[in-house]
Amino acid sequence: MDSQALRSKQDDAKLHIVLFPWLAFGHMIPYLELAKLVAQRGHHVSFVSTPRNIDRLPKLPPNLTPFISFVKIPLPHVPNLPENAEATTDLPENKVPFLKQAYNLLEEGITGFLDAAAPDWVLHDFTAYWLVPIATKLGIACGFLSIFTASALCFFNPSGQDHRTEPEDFTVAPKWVPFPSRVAFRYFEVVKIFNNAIAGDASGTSDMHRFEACLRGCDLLAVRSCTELEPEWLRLLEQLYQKPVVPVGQLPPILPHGGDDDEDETWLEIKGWLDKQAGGSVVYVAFGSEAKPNQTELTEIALGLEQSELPFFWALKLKRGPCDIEVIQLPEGFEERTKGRGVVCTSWAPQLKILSHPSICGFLSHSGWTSVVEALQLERPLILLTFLADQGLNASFLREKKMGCLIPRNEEDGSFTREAVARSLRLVVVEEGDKFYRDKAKEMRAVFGDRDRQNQYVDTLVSCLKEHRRHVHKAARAN
Ligand SMILES: C[C@@H]1O[C@H](OP(=O)(O)OP(=O)(O)OC[C@H]2O[C@@H](n3ccc(=O)[nH]c3=O)[C@H](O)[C@@H]2O)[C@H](O)[C@H](O)[C@H]1O
Repeated sequence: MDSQALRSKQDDAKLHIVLFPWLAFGHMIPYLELAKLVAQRGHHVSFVSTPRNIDRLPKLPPNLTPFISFVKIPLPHVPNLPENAEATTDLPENKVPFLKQAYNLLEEGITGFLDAAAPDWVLHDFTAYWLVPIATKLGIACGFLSIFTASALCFFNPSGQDHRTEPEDFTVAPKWVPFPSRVAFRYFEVVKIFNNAIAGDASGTSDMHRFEACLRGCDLLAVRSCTELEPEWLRLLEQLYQKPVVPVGQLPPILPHGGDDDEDETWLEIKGWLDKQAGGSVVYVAFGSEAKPNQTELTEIALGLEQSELPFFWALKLKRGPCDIEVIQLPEGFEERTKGRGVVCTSWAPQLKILSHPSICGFLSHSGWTSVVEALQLERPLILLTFLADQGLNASFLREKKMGCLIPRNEEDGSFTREAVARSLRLVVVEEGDKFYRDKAKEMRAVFGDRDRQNQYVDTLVSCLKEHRRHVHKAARAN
């Protein structure tokens, strides 16, 4: 077979790609969206996680099951990790470092799988910074699939010698950002995450180190982003790390359609209440799969919702797993006083179906990027209240792009008032004078909800993965 024929045969050969997300639903859900898009193109995907996480993922469309294999690797137990805790949603924030310790012990299981499966690529998350040398030794190309924005990734240190040592250093744009930007944490946001994310956590390392090791070690950086939203940050990322940076699109989930309602009792009950509300009248309130307000925050949010006099549906996390002993409760009489106008759901809420309902007029969100994507593909304007992780960077980016209204807070301690909550909600969803956020949300649907554009991003990613595979095969033949 001549080289031309061999090359076209290789090009047509389908890829086998392993996806290995961090143990958080805000990561696993977008990874699964990419798995579906790659599978739609006939390529095979092995989605690796722990048994309970895989069992809790949304069901696949039947036509994709031949292309996506779920690989369950039992999570090794480590001291202080609560029983059955396999995702960040299952345990209090202060125990997440033990989940990261256990995640590191998945190394043996995934190495064995990669050695046996010999895939073309493994695309991993920021927590698997230790995977690069293993994949390289096995001759498997390794990519960092970031569900964080390019603007958030640029915040990390390309040189590895971080001059930033104090929380204040993280409240301004880093010196390597050559254009004017206010993408940075607020002081209270840095203080909340400083130990785990920057100084180092119980697992012996810090998220900052994990990110920088991935950014420097990977063969290719695939970013859940798009040039329509942050071209300047994607270009900067490529300059900083001198490697291919491939935006994969925002990975908006396929929106539910009528037939999805039949068997889901929880959704049918929620839908029954939403159907009774006026169109475009209800504020959806949710802070992701991890964030849980403290008692003071919970009280101010609740009384702010009450003062706003707006209908609301609140997906409220009262506990992060069975071992969470920090009790928080709604203010005395709140549910009675708001009965009929508001609902509080303390179990897992079908967020995408709720956001898709025509009664929803806005989203009070924590700025978790997966929720941001889901809201903006549906033109839901954003009111933002951050809690942890990269949410502060996301919120400052959204403010800079005028895509979200941040509830005013004390910069030092992050405190806010019920009046500020009520005022921000009414400003965004009611005030005629300020349709700005509603108009912006309509404009952003074109960026976040354009499926043709999303498909183009995935086609480009697949071409890059094939191109790199050709180089690896050529190198292997040369040896
Ligand atoms: C990416 C990163 O990972 C984390 O994700 P987290 O779960 O907090 O929030 P989302 O990214 O919105 O992801 C949450 C995902 O869970 C879904 N969901 C959540 C709760 C519920 O009751 N029902 C649902 O369907 C929601 O629809 C979304 O798909 C951190 O925030 C981080 O800041 C964020 O940028």
